Amino acid sequence: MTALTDLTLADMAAGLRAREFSATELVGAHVAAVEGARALNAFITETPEHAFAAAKAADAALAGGSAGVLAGIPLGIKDLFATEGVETTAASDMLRGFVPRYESFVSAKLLGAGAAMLGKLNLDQFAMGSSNETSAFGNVLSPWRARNSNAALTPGGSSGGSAAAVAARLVAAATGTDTGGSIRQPAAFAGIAGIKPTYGRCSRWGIVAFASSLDQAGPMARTVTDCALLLGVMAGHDPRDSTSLDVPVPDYAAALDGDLRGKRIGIPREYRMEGMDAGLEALWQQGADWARDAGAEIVEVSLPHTAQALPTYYIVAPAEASSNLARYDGVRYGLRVTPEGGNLNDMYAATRAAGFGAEVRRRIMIGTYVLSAGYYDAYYLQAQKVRALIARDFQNVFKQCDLLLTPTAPTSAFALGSKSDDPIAMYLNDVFTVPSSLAGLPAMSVPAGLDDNGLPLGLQVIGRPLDEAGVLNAGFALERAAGFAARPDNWW
Ligand SMILES: NC(=O)C[C@H](N)C(=O)O
Repeated sequence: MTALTDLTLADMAAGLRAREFSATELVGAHVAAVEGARALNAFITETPEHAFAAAKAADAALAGGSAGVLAGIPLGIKDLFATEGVETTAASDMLRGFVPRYESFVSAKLLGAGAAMLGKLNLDQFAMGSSNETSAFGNVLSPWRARNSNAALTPGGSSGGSAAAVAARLVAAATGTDTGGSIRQPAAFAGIAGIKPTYGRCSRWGIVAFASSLDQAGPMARTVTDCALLLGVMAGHDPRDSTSLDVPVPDYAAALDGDLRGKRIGIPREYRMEGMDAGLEALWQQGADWARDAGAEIVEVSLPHTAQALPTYYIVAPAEASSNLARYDGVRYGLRVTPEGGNLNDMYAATRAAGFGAEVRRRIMIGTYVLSAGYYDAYYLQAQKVRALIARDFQNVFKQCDLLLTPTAPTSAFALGSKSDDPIAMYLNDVFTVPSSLAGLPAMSVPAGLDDNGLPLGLQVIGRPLDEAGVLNAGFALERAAGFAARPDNWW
């Protein structure tokens, strides 16, 4: 029999309803898996007592026929979502010990549907990073190892704990957030699926803010169907987030059939970057062939401002971060450092110097610089204009096609430490993910194959605003054709 931890979320839900196992058994198997995999450092806080309490409630609800969609499903929550009564750190010393008195909209929806929270997952500090190495709680290890080397690999970031926990089967699925690729790049590195919905689809209420015009929550799971099930629960209007969209949420999972007839899928020429790994380029082509086999028409398209997306993102995101992170002043949240004999300003400075990690400080400085008088016009305003051009590129392209297909990240998972001293090399991870972030579009990563060293590679599908259903269905078709069955070894 398949181990309980190997089941997909959809199969767990079906097995629970068929009384093949109880929610308490299901949660117990996952709690044991979490304990056995602490070497991965995927969790910042484990909450087995919460999970078992939810399992007990789920078993009662299942017996009484009143169970929610996610009753008894073991989930991990990225430690950027405020969870009532459970420490929420954003992986920063600044918030160490912060226990929110409220639950984020998204985690409240998941828990309200019966999910069992196993704990809070590690991430890059304040979601700034692509490797999980900026966490104040130590890096996460990828559960994958390359065939040709024993080097420890990063799980990607910033939702690296989420990706590692899902890939290592410690949870059925996890929440992620994505500002410039934080769901999609780690999903690609870990051989799992993840979707960043349209900006506004999921409420940001109760999510620690990084760059408010870009931040979006989304699900990460081992299959596209599981992502669809979760997104259906996470999405929805919330008046407490002024950018939350008041539009109906379709039944994403029910609509999945992998039939792409009548769909035109664009291959953006500018994403074919110089020096792209031959294996990745071949997989991209393969993905186009799979989509064609599923009935789609493939067309070559152009997004002329693609090359400007990365520099634009790395102005806009730090600018917003510098503003959002001004609230960590030692007065209201978490850490407070009071130098002896110092005044209020000394307290601010000492707190912020001690509480923020190096990458966060870098972004605050860049953000403050590009917003400062004299530089605002040259950098921030200019970046906003270029952002509008990038969004216009997508509007034009979606007159010629319904969806876009690209690689998710330029490489497979890289070795720990190999890019941590080189911010530009780290930022380059986001080259294929930031354009759709800047345009606010839904985009997902689907595990599509392995590179020469046996490491996962993902393909990205980008859609029109609010067309998560179309993105998921194309992802479903690719997933089915790819038949991705590789899994990380239990080497940790
Ligand atoms: N937050 C994200 O989406 C990750 C991105 N690499 C960043 O550091 O900004």
